Amino acid sequence: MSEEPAFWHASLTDTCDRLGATAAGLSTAEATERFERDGPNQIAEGQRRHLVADLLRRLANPLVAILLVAAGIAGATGDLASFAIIVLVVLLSTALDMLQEHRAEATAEALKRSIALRATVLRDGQATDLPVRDIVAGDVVTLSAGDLVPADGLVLSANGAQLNEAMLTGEPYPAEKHADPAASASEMADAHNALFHGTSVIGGTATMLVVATGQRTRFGAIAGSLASAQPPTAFERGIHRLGILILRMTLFLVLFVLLTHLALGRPPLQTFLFAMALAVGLTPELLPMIMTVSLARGAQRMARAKVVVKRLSAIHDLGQMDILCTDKTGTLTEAKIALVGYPGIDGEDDDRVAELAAVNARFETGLKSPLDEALLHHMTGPPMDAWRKIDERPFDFERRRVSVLAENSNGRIEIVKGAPEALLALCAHAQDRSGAIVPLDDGMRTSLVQIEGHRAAQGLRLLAVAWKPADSAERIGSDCDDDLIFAGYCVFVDPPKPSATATVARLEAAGIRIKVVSGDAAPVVQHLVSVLALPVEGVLTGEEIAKLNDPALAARVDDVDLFARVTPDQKTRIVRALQARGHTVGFIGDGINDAPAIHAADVGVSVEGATDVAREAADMILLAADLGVLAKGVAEGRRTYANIMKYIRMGTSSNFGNMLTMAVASLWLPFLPLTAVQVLLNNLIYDMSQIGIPFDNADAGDLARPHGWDMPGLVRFTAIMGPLSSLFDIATFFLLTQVFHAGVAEFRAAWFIESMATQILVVFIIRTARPAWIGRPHIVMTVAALAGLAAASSLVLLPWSGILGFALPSGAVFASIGLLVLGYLFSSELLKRFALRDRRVLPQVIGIERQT
Ligand SMILES: Nc1ncnc2c1ncn2[C@@H]1O[C@H](COP(=O)(O)OP(=O)(O)OP(=O)(O)O)[C@@H](O)[C@H]1O
Ligand SMILES: [Mg+2]
Repeated sequence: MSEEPAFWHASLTDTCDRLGATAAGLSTAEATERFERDGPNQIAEGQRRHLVADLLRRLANPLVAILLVAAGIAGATGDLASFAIIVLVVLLSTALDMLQEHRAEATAEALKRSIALRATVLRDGQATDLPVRDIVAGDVVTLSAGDLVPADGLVLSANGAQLNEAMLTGEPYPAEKHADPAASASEMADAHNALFHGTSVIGGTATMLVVATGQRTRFGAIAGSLASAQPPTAFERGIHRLGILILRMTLFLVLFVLLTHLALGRPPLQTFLFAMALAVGLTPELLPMIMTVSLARGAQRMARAKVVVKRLSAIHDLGQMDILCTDKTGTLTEAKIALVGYPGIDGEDDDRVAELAAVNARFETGLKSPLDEALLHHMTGPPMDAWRKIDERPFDFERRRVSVLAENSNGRIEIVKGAPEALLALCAHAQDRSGAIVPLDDGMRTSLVQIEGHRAAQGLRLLAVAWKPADSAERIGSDCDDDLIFAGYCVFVDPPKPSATATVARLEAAGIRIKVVSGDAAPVVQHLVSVLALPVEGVLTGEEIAKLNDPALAARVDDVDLFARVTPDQKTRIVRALQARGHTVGFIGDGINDAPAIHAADVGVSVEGATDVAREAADMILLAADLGVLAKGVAEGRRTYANIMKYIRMGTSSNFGNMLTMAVASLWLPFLPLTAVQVLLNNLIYDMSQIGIPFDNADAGDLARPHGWDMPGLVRFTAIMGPLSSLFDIATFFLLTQVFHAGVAEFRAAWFIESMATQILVVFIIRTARPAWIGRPHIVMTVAALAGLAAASSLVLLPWSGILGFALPSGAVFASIGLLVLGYLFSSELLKRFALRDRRVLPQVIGIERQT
C-alpha cells in the first residue's frame, strides 16, 4: 500500500475517471457490483475464528493435550475402553464449550448490528440512508457535524468543514477541509482535500467522493493495532487473578497426588491419568465461556429492556456503576423546544430579533440544534426569503456561538447568536426598538443581565443575538466577532420531563448518584432540577472548573452534583476526577460535545437518535431517550453479575473442597478414589448441569446496590464452603471403607454419586443469600441441574456401569449417601449466612481494586 502515491495527490477529475464516478453518485446496480467485488465497508474486528481452527486451538491446551497423549498410551497398553471414553469426553466438553461461546458471540454480534451506523449516500441520484457497511468506492456521501467519516475519500465540496482527526494523526486541533485541486502533502494531517475513515465532523458540512473502503482505508491499515485497545475492566482483572490462583493451586495438588501415589507404589500410568484428569477438572478453563455466555444472555435481556450493549464487558461496569453523569436535554427535559419570546433591549418582544436569529439559524450548516429548529419553526415566510447567505462560521462548543454573513436589500451584515454572557462581552453597542444604535453602557449592561437572569431563573433557555455591518466582506475571518451591536434575546422553553423525578429516585435508591453535567447556564439547570425535585447539591460552573487543576477538581466533585456551562473537555475532566475518587462512572449524552466524556467514562451511554460520534463512543445505546430504560438496564446488568458470581462461587468452593478431599484421599485410601475416566465424566456432567445458571433470577439484595469484584468476600466464601464439602466427602470415604467395607468399584460408584449430588444440588442453596426455600430458582436452571443429577445416576445404575468401572452400591449405601447429601445441603444452608454475609462493596474498596 505504501508504494502507491497517496490518494489525495491525485486531482478530483483524475480520481473520478479512475473510479468511474461522478459527483452525482453511483447507480444501485453499479454499487451492487462493486460491493460484490470489494466486499463490505467494515474493518474486521480481530480475526474471525474459524470453527475448526478454534477446536484445534482448544485441544492444543497443554492439559488436554497431555491427557489425550496419556489416554493414547493407556489405549496402546490394552486399556481401549479408557482411551475411547477419555477421547469422547474431552471432545464432547470441548465442543460444548465452543458451541456455547460461538452462539453467545453471534447473539451479541446481531444485537450490535441492529444499531449499526448509517450514512447519507447518493444512489441513483437520490440521497439515501444506508448502513455504512454498504458504502463502496465511487459513492458520494454527504456529511455534517456529528457524523463519522465512513470511508476514505476526497472532498467534493465543503462548507466550514472541521474534522477531528486526533485518532489518526494525534492532532488535537480540528482540521479544516476544502475541495482543493490536489494536495502535495506527504502527511495525512496536511491533506486538506481528503477525509479519512474514523475521523469525525465537528462542524460544517462536506460532500465526499469515496476512494477506499473497509480494510483498504488508512484506519483499516492500523486498526489491528488499535483493536484490542480496550483495557480490561476491574471485574475481568479480578477473574484473571482468580484464574491464576486456581491454576497454581491445581499445579500444587497435581504434583502432590502424583508424588504420594508414586511413592506409595501405585500403578504409574493410572496415577498419571488420574492426576491429569484432576487437573482438567480443576482448571477454570470454562470461565471464559461462562462469562461470554452470561454476558451475551444479559445483553439479550437488556435489549428487551431497550438497552443495546456494544461492549459486553461494560455490563460489569454497569453493575458496579455508582455515579451517573447525565446531560440535560432529552434525559431530564422533553427536548421539545419552543421559542417563547424574543425581547429587545427594553425587554419587550421585538420581531427584528427573531428575524436575525432565524436567518442565522437558517444559514448555519453545522449541526442544527433544537434551538435552531425552534427558531425556524417560528419564523417562516417573506422576510426570511429576502435573505441571501454569503458565509458562515459554524457552531462549536468552545465558542458557543454561530456567525453568519448574509444580505438582503438593506445591505450585508454579520449575524451572531450564542451563549448570552459571552456574546454580551463582544458587544460595544446596542440597537433599540427604533433602530437607533446606542452605546452599550454599564447601566444598560446591568439591565440586560437582569432581563437574562429573570428568564433563566424561570428555567427558560436563552440565546443572545447581535450583528454588525459587513459591507463588502466575502468571508468571516476567524477573529472578527468583536465590536458587535447587541439586538436582543431569544427565549426558549424546554419542558421538564415529569417522569425523570421517579426515575432518578429509582436510580438513587439503587445506589447510583446522579450528577447533572450541562453546557447550559447555571440558573437554567438549577431551575430544572428544582422543578423535578432532584436530590442534587452544590453547583460548579465551567468558569470555576477552568481555575481548578485536576487534584483540586477531584477534591470538589464528590460534593457537587450540578455542573453548568461546561465545555466538552471539562465534561471529560469531571468524569476523570470522579474516577480518581474511586467511583465507577457512567456518562449519558447525545451530542458531539458529550462524546469524549462518554468515551472516558466506565460506562458510556448514548441514545438511538444521538449523533454518530456519541453513539460510536458509547458502550451501550438506549433505544428510548429515557433514564427509566437505563434503570432497567442496570438491574439486568446486576443480575448478570450476580449469576456470574454464582458460577464462580460454585466453582471455587467445590474446587477447593475437591482439592482438600483429594489430598486427604491420596494419603489415606489404598486406591484412587475415582479413575481418570470417572473424574472426566464427573467434570463433564457438572459443567452441563450449570448451563442454566445464566437464566436464573437474582436476589433483590443483589439488584439493590452496585457490586464490584470482591476478592476478600470470595476468599471468605471459599474458605467456609470448601472445607464443608470436603468434610462430607471424607465422611463418605469413612463410611464406605470403615462401615460398609465397600469394594473398589462399589466405592467409586457411591463416591461418584455423592460428589455429583453435593456439587450439583448446592447451587439451589448458594444461588441466594436468603433462605433457599423463599425465592424460586429459574426453571431452566432447575431442569439443567436435575438432568445432570439424573445423567450421573444413570451412569452408575444402568447396565453400562461396569464398562465405566462402577459396581451397583447396596441399598444401605444409597440410603446413607442420601442422608449425607441432605446433611451437606442443610449445613450449607446454615453456613451460607456467614459465607455470603454483607457483600456490600464500598466505593473505597472498588477504588483500591481499580488501582491494582
Ligand atoms: N445553535 C446554536 N446557536 C447558538 N448558540 C448555541 C447553539 N446551540 C447551543 N448554543 C449555545 O451553547 C450552549 C451549550 O450547548 P448545549 O446547551 O446544547 O450543551 P449541552 O452540554 O449539550 O447541554 P445539555 O445538557 O442541555 O444537553 C447553549 O447553552 C447555548 O448557549
Ligand atoms: Mg446535549
